Amino acid sequence: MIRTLQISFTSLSQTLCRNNGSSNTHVAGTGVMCSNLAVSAKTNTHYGIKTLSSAAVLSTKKCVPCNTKDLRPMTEEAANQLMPQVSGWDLVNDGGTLKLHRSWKVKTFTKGLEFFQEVASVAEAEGHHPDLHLVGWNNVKIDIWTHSVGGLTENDFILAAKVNGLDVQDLLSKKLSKPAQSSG
Ligand SMILES: C[C@H](O)[C@H](O)[C@H]1CNC2=NC(N)=NC(=O)C2=N1
Repeated sequence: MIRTLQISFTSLSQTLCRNNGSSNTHVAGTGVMCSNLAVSAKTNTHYGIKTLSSAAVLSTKKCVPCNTKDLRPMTEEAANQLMPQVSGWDLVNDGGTLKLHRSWKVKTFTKGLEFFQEVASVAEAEGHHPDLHLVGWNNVKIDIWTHSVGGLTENDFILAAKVNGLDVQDLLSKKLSKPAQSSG
């Protein structure tokens, strides 16, 4: 029964996506992503079907092992195209190495370590690890890049999107941090 339902949902999505000229359809676990689908920016729905934002899709993905054959660093242009999916993060060029960078103010030194622990759990689950900095007792800075290729891969954006999805508001200083959760 479920299988039948799933097939009918997928074919429905493909029909809907074909109708607006989208080239391909990715039926995510809980939503429909049609590439080039013009969804209303506000409600993110199309023909009444709730679609996942591209940031949400990114955070549902899984990192690949960094020693995967043929893994190459992406171009700055490709990285810039992905930046809207990792709100709050900046693209930095550190001596020729592209990285994702974000900083937060935490309430206390120990809450900074708690923040690191939350990030570490995601990193260990993904087998992909950030560079963590806790400076001046309450300034958390995270850099993410793929060391094995000396630049950025999709892994880095997946990790950044997952960090954005962490519920760490209680660790952050109210007055001085940008909202931790991305809107996307
Ligand atoms: C074999 C395994 O993929 C490597 O040890 C992983 C571990 N975590 C990693 N994290 C990051 N950011 N870059 C890497 O190249 C990397 N390599």
